[in-house]
This record gives sequence, structure tokens and C-alpha cells, in this order.
Amino acid sequence: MGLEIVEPNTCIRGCCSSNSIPLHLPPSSYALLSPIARGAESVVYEGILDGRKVAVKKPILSTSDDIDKFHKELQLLCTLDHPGIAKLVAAHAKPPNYLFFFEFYESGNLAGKLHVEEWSPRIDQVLMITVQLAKALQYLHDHGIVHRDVKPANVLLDKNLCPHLADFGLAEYRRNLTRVSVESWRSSGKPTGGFHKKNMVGTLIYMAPEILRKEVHTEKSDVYSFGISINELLTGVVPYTDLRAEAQAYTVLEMNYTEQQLTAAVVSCKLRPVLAGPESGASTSMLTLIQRCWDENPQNRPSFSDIILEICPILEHRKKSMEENFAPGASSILEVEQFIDGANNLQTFLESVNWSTQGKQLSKKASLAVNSHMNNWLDSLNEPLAYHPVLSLGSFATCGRRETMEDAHFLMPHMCNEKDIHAFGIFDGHRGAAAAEFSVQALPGFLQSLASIRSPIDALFEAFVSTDAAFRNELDSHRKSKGVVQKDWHPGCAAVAALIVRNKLFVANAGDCRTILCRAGDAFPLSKDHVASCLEERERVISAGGQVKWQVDTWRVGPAALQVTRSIGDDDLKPAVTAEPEITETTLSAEDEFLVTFIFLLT
Ligand SMILES: Nc1ncnc2c1ncn2[C@@H]1O[C@H](COP(=O)(O)OP(=O)(O)OP(=O)(O)O)[C@@H](O)[C@H]1O
Ligand SMILES: [Mn+2]
Repeated sequence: MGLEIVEPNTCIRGCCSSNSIPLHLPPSSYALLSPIARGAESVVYEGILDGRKVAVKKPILSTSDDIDKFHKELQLLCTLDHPGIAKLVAAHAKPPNYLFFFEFYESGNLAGKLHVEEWSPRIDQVLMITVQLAKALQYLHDHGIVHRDVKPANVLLDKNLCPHLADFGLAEYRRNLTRVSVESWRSSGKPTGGFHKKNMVGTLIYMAPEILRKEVHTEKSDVYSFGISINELLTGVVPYTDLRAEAQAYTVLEMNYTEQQLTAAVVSCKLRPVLAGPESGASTSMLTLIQRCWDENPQNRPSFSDIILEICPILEHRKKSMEENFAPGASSILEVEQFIDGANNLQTFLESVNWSTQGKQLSKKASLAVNSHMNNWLDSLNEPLAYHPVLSLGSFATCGRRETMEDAHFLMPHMCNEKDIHAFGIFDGHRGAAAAEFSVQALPGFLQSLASIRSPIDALFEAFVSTDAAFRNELDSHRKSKGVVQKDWHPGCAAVAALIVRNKLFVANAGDCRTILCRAGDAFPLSKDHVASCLEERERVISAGGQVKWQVDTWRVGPAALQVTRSIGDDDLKPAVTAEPEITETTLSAEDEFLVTFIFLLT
């Protein structure tokens, strides 16, 4: 770059100096274009410096403390030179203009990439970002600097999606950190809540428990924030917004939990974000590493050198297996991309079980085992004058704002070729789609096999319980024999099934899907939500040996913080979270217009 360094190359106070970064610039050498981001403390503009595109950070300086802070940040930035750290190319440190000029990173910050663009990185991209960031933080720590604001919003991505750690507004030399932290941030002298809001709310979810307890910030507090951020990169979910998988659409602020509630939960109840599952493509060792990063005790957290040592071999192994599988002759970038995608899919395929097929096979076995004649159901209802419903049906499913579909449903009109028997069901998965995928195949089979030997109510009841037992069995045997299923992975699903036998409607429910009957224009609920906020359910769970705690915003069950109290799967919470459904029976009449069974969506 042709920018000249004018000696003495220092800031106005003489406290910042550099051999390579110009610290004052002739006004003609730069121009500020449109703003890219407005924070509480600064505005970042797209700009031109000496003919080249840059990002210009212009701090809002309203008190002398702010000016001190600018000098401190500049001093620090002048000493840093690492490919994983956003590069300061120049600064202007003389009144009236205080400006930082950074290299421009085209792909914006990682938070925007994940949550606005809904980017879902491949596992090799996650690993690459993890290693690069860990190297940048290792470099900082080696220089005695603690970043104190590690989060995806402060990670900038270049056009190759390589990460560069930015925003040194809170960075400090470790030796200066004695008993500062939260108190000193709070006393920044600004009358508005802006500063407080920025540093507490925006960063709160990344803050280590010791910081929330107002203890000293150490390198290990950066490790904690790093762990939370990498998990976010794997899940694509803003921390704590999916305590209940069904409510993922919430953002932290919308969820209305107060600072104190979240702080209390993180500090005292050791609440952490939901760990990424195996479907993210992350290996068990990587997931365990994340958990160690967010360990309660800072001393149990790995250092960045440890993290690099552990992640590098995983990345190497990944690269190697992709190279080995690399098709000779593939030449264009597109082909390479496709190939990498293919390799990823293959990996995911090998690592996961096809739960749908498992469920289907089981369902076949079950229905073959019994000769299905349902005449006994129809015989028992043989009232010639009874209302005879005529059925039309349909279904609609949408993934909503979630990355993957965890819900499933079946429509089984004319079950076992009986024109007056129909069954429908909906399964709302959580902690992965496995339980829903399995149940949607298995449950109808169980129901058919039980039709000839049980009453409709008993058949429904047993179909739920058997599906649950079969799923947990299957999960267990995969855990034991093939090791393909992680031992701490406990998928589950809420389920509701409706069975129509001539003019009788039976609805079996376990969880919080809902069924509503429209009768003469009015809505009649045929199911009751099984959630921990319901006193009756809470008491049932506790008496079955489960733990129910108020966490964040509502009552939740067990360490998994599940809101539903009945489900198929969730084997870590059995028997308290039971699969036994509650069943209602309704006699249909000509007034009944339609039946809606649905998953409660929060959008
Ligand atoms: N070099 C850059 N290239 C591209 N975009 C940038 C660059 N620097 C900053 N930005 C954009 O500006 C945002 C804010 O930058 P930064 O975090 O450094 O400032 P801040 O004042 O701390 O802002 P905030 O209050 O939001 O944390 C970044 O998240 C990013 O979107
Ligand atoms: Mn920032």
C-alpha cells in the first residue's frame, strides 16, 4: 500500500506508536461511505483508503473515558499481527477525527452469517473456523492479552469464510485484570443503558459463570465464550433459545427472561446451551471438547494450545478422508465442492441410523405377527342408526424457521381395508428427529396388530407404550453394538394419534401436540398439553422420581430441561417422562365439521 508513514508516527498523546501502521492520515487519503453497523459505542463504515476498500470504525467519543479507551484499543491493535485477527491497516488518532481503518472482510460477521443468512457450514468449515479462532486466541493469550468479548458477532469472515477475530474494545492485559469485570464496565460514565445493554445483554449468553459472579476475567473465560460460540456454529441456534426445541424461533430478548434469571441459571443451575447433536457431523470428541470449554470450573477448561492439539488431528483426518475419496478427473471448483458435499453426506450417513427404516421394519413385523381382523371393533359399535361420518382429509407440514424438520405424521384412512376405520398421527420431535421418524413408521403397525385383540382405547394405549419401548430398545442396541449412536444423545417426540371407528373418535395424546374438534362452529379441545407448567403433570413427574425445576422462564424436567412431561423416547428421563397417553373418547355427530391435529408452533 502506498500510504506514507509520517514521523513521528504516534497518536496525539504519544502513547500509541507503530512502525508499520500509519497513525495519522491526510484527509484526502480516505473517504467514508455508507455505514455497515451501528453499535452503542461506534459506527462502522465502508470506506476507501488510498484507493482500497476498508472498514472504518468510528468510535462515539462523548467522555474523556471514551477517549482513554480509544487510545487503549489503539495501543493494543498496534501490537497485534496475526492472520486470525482483524487487521488494522491505519488509524487516525488526532482530534477531531478518531478512526480505525481495518481490512475489509466481505462476508460480514459470523452471527449475521448464521442467523440472518441462515448459513449452515459444513463440518470441515466448522473445524477450520474453530482452529483459526483458537490460534488467534492462543496468540493473544501468549501476548498476555484477554479478549473478553468472544462471540460470533465479533468474528469477521473474509471471502473464503476464514475467520478474523475483531472488536478489541474490551480486551485487556491479563496483568491489569484484578477485580475489574462487570463493575468497571458498568461505571463507564454513560447515563444511558446503551453501554450496559451492549455489554450485558449482547454478551451475557457468552459470559462465563465466574464473570457473571463478578470475579476476575482470565484466559479461561475466553475459552468458555469460545465453547459457547463453537456450539452455536454447529447448531445454528442462538444460545438458550432452544431449551425447548419447539420454541426455537425465539430470540433471547423476545424470550423475556431477565438478566438475573439467566445469570442465576448459568451460575447456580449450571445451565448451558443445548449441545450440538451427532447430526451436526461433529465427532464425540469435538462435542466433549465443547463441554470441557464451558465447564463450571475454569481450571477444568482446556487452554487454546490444548484445543488446537485436539482439533487439528480431527481436521487432518477429515481432509485426508476427503482426499482419499477424491474422484480423479474432478477438476472444476464446482466438482470439488460437490465432491466434498458428497463425502460429508456419506459421513453423515455412516454416522447415523435410518430411524424411519428401523421403524418400518418393526411395524411390519408387528402387523405380520397378528392376523388383523377388526370386526370386533366394528361389531361392538353396531348401532344401525348411529351417525356415519364421511371423511375427507389432508395434511400440511412446514419446517418453519428451523433448520431441519423434526416433525412427522401419518394418515391411514381405511385402516386394514376397513372403510369405517381411520387413524392419523402427529409426532413432534425434539433433540433430533430420530424418535419422530421411528414412531411415524412403528406406531401405525402396532395399532393395526393390536386391533383384533384389544379395544380401541387399549390398542392406542399399548401402541404408544410399545413404540416407546421399541425405540428405546433400538437406540440402546445401537449404542451398545455399533457405537454409532452417542451415549448422551436422547431424542424424543411428543405424539398424538386420532382413531375413528365408525362414529367414535378416540384421541390419544402424550406431550404437547394438540387435537381440536370443530363442532357446530365451536372448537373443542380433545387433548390436554402435558407440560411441566401443568401442576398435575408436575406432581406426576415428581412422584415418578423425576426432577422438575424452574429454569429460565418456566418449569422444566431434568438436566435436559424438557418442557414436555410425556413423550416417546427421551430415555434419560424415563419413567418420569412417560409415553403413556391420555385418551379421550367422543361420539361424532352430524354437527362435527372437522378435526384438526397439530403441533403447537411458536412463530
Ligand atoms: N473489518 C470489517 N470488515 C467488515 N465488516 C466489519 C469490519 N469491522 C466491523 N465490521 C462490522 O461492524 C460490526 C461491528 O464491529 P465491531 O464489533 O468491531 O464494533 P463495535 O462497536 O464493538 O460494535 P458492537 O457494539 O456491535 O459490538 C461487525 O459485527 C461487522 O458486522
Ligand atoms: Mn462488537
